[in-house]
Amino acid sequence: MVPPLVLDIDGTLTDADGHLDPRAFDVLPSWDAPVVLATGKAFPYPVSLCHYLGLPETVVAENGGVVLVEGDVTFAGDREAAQAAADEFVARGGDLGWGPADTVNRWRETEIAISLDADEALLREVSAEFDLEVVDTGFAYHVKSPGVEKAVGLEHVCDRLDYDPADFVAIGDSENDASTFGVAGQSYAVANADNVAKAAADEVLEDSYMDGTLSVLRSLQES
Ligand SMILES: O=C(O)COP(=O)(O)O
Ligand SMILES: [Mg+2]
Repeated sequence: MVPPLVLDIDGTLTDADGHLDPRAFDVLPSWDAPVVLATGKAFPYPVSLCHYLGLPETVVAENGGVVLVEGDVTFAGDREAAQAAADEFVARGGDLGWGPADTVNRWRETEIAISLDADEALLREVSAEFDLEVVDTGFAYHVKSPGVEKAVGLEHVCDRLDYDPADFVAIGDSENDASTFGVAGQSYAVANADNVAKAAADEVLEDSYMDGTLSVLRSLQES
């Protein structure tokens, strides 16, 4: 019996550019236990990925801000405060960095994401004035409400699916995965992970990106 999984997306199921590794399709659709996609991406992204993988839509999006399980959506986090902080950041000369269409934030409901090209010091200064925190995922800065975490979302999923977070194997790559690593029964940081994720994980993998993730999934299938 394979264990349930809680998987980060960017840096964990992707390559360094954030492109999905097609080997996800070799292993996840037939995984014989719940698979929770837990990501900093806006809600539609993990929902789409579940759809195209043929998995039930069990999703923790926006770093825990949006949770979808068994057809019910719940929200946490103050999008208006994050928007106000982003507006103030722009008013002081900052640039969110996504261009006019801003598909990164267009459907984002509980926080705001900003390009890594942005002025980090200014962003942190403004966010602190709004009592918000900045999380660096290695793919974007996220301005979010404190206390909104992937692990809180996973706990909600577990309540609904009648699992315990300790039943789960977690794999991730950045500081927004540390909370999940703290509640999962077994946690792995891929080799490309940041220092926060590496310190929080039970094990740091030898391989990066999907090579690392697949090494765990294959060994779980064999055990
Ligand atoms: O959206 C991001 O910045 C990172 O997303 P991730 O949590 O799937 O790595
Ligand atoms: Mg990641």
